Amino acid sequence: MMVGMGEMWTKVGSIMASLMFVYAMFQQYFPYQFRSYFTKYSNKVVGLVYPYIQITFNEYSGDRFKRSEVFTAIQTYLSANSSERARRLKAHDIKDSKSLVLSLDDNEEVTDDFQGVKVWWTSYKSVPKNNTFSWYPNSDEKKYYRLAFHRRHRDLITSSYLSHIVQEGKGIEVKNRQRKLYTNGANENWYGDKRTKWSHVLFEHPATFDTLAMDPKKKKEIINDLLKFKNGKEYYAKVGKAWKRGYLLYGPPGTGKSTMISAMANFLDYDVYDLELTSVKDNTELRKLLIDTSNKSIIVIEDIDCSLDLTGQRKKEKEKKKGDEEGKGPVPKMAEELEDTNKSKVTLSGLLNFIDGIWSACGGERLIVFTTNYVDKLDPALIRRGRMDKHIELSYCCFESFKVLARNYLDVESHRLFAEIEHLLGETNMTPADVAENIMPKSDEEDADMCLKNLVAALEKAKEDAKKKAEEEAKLKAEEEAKLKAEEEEKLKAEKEEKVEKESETNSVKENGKCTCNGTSAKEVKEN
Ligand SMILES: Nc1ncnc2c1ncn2[C@@H]1O[C@H](COP(=O)(O)OP(=O)(O)OP(=O)(O)O)[C@@H](O)[C@H]1O
Repeated sequence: MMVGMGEMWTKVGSIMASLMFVYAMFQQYFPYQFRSYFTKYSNKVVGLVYPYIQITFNEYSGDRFKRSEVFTAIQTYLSANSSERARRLKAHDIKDSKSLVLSLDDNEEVTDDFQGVKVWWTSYKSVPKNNTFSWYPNSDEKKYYRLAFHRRHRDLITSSYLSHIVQEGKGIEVKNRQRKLYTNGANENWYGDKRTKWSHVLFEHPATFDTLAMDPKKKKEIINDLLKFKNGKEYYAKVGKAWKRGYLLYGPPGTGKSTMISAMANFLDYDVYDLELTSVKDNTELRKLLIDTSNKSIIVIEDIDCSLDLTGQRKKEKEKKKGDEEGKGPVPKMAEELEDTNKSKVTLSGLLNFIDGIWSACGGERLIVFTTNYVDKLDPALIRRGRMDKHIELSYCCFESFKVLARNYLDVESHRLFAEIEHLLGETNMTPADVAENIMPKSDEEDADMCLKNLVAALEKAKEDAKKKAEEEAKLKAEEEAKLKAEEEEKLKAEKEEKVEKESETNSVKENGKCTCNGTSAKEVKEN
């Protein structure tokens, strides 16, 4: 028996070797055109006797920049359902790195059952021949899944099985979803994939609307607005608007603009794309970045006034026009401006297109958020309603905001010092960031009472400082005004003197004139 098996394996081995030899000769010596004909007709012949149908699902199909959602859903579905049967698996960590998911390794096959029908799934990865070894995935790699099934089940598979997998896969994705924080500002693309300029880390900011310190009425209004947006798919379709909304957050530094974005992302369960405009080469790259963002996301441009000299560009254009009109040519650029232009060629119109041009509708459910400390510096075109639909001012800490911070940091709902703090907050400007810093216990010995006393002291000091500053400013202003007044008086005096001098000169000329009319000068008249 053992001898029989041995012989059989030897025969199988030699058949395989002969087939491989024939295949190698075929690859080497058959001209390319013949080879494609051969493949085509051999597939037809095989089709007559081979009753299986194959469907391929590429990772990137059609759109070179966008990963196929079907591919991702299949990957998730197979990871969840078929990984027990596969022999070669890949492990990934999910949900705070606390659990692992297993997925099919490359070039591995598994089977699946659907309503008693058996199908085969194989994962493939094709690497280009000139690929150099690297630990990172190559952008030219092609990954795909191939599904094979008997042709008599064609209808069942194409009509029911495929939609079943996509639905299941998407359901599991939602359950396992880890939100991500993307940036285009990283020097190196962490995953070495040239298809996208975005790199990401897990988004784990803990801010929520509960912990955000702001006027409760304003907060409620924002929450309602976000909810309306999130559930507004049909509404946006009905009114013929792209499913997106612009928010402008403005206010002094430390008033919670970034914190609010995190709270929004956590509330809506969206990814965050932190767009660093100064790293974007030009408008085309900006458009590519936009196309490459996913649905259910917040695209953030922080400190929009500093990101690009957008208002300046418009001003420069105006200046150029003015210069041209006056025949002087464009106004010369400052060195700083020239440097700016070298860094990024994104223009105001490029940015406006990004927000509401035709490309901005290439996906749905996106919030675009701008933040700025100086709302007056922005070009009105950039923030007009329709582009930035909701303008939210984040301001200095009010008493309501303080109560949220006291609850967050000290677990205190009321305290004897609250009245004093309310009074001081009414008189002094202090950002929530500073209030939070003052009431945060610095050691285990510091209790709520001590922390609140610290805040009272800080507020009193801030009040005193503000008073001194105001007095100094008033003094400076008075000095400036006095100086201006003195200068004005000096000027008036000088003008008066000049006038008197001119008048006396004119009079003397007149006198001279009178006397010279009969040929005798005034001097001569006097002498005579
Ligand atoms: N409204 C707020 N509610 C809760 N915490 C806040 C609030 N504002 C500020 N903070 C605290 O202060 C820190 C700084 O706030 P944040 O970065 O959100 O301010 P910002 O307005 O975005 O500032 P910048 O304009 O400098 O970027 C935060 O980490 C947070 O702890």
